[in-house]
Amino acid sequence: MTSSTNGTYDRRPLIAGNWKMNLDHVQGITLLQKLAWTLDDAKHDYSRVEVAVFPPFTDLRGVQTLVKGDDLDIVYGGQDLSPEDSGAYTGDISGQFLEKLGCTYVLVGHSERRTIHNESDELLNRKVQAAYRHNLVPVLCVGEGLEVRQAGTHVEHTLAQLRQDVAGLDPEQAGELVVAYEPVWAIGTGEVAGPADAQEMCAAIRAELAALFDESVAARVRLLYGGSVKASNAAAILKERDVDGVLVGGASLDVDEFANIVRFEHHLVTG
Ligand SMILES: O=C[C@H](O)COP(=O)(O)O
Repeated sequence: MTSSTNGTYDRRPLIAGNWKMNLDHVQGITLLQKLAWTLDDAKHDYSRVEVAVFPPFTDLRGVQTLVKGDDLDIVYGGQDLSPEDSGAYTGDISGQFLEKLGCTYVLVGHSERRTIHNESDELLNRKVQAAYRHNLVPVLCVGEGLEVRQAGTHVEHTLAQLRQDVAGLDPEQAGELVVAYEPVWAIGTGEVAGPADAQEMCAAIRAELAALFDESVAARVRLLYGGSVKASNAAAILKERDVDGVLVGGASLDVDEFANIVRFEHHLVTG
């Protein structure tokens, strides 16, 4: 499979479901339990393809209990974190709380945080640093809006976000990073960037990481595509050389659809 290896480093594909502000803690547990059963029935090999979910904060304790209790291989993360560790920050969630809840990952800079909450790259850089302080792997989201895409400056725009958001990381930290390219015009719209668009940007991100850090860092970082991913288009996107996974919004709320995305290798063989 082209997306899982570059010859030296094995980049295990990551299929991540971002539930956004959907599913209360009861619904979240029900969906996760069904997902685990569906993948078990399909004999999913988690060592080949990693599966992560990003539930709302209020679901995380239940998710932790289920994952631990049933010894699931599914991992999970928060949808955001505070740049601070503790204090008078009403409504914010510290990375140390996410770590305590067993989170592996945390989303940083999702376009809905950048646009609805006006999060700046300076703030996102502090959130990336906070994630590492608490042993969380940041899934850093970058990408352009429609106007930028139409102006043809999408690569430059996205790399500028990346540079600011990862400033100050050491190579070891940078090598663990996951970067999700999410063209804002393709999120929740049904519009999907083509596999070639996803590859163009992921290759540019990898080259930028090589320039900022070194080739071995760039070769280790997993790059995801996000934006209207479904079972019907996932395999073609994941076949691209520099695309190592997908960040799925809407389709992650449908167990069968999401399980079919997780099993994209099967579609590559049979589809
Ligand atoms: O985090 C996920 C992305 O925003 C994509 O969402 P979507 O699959 O609903 O377009």
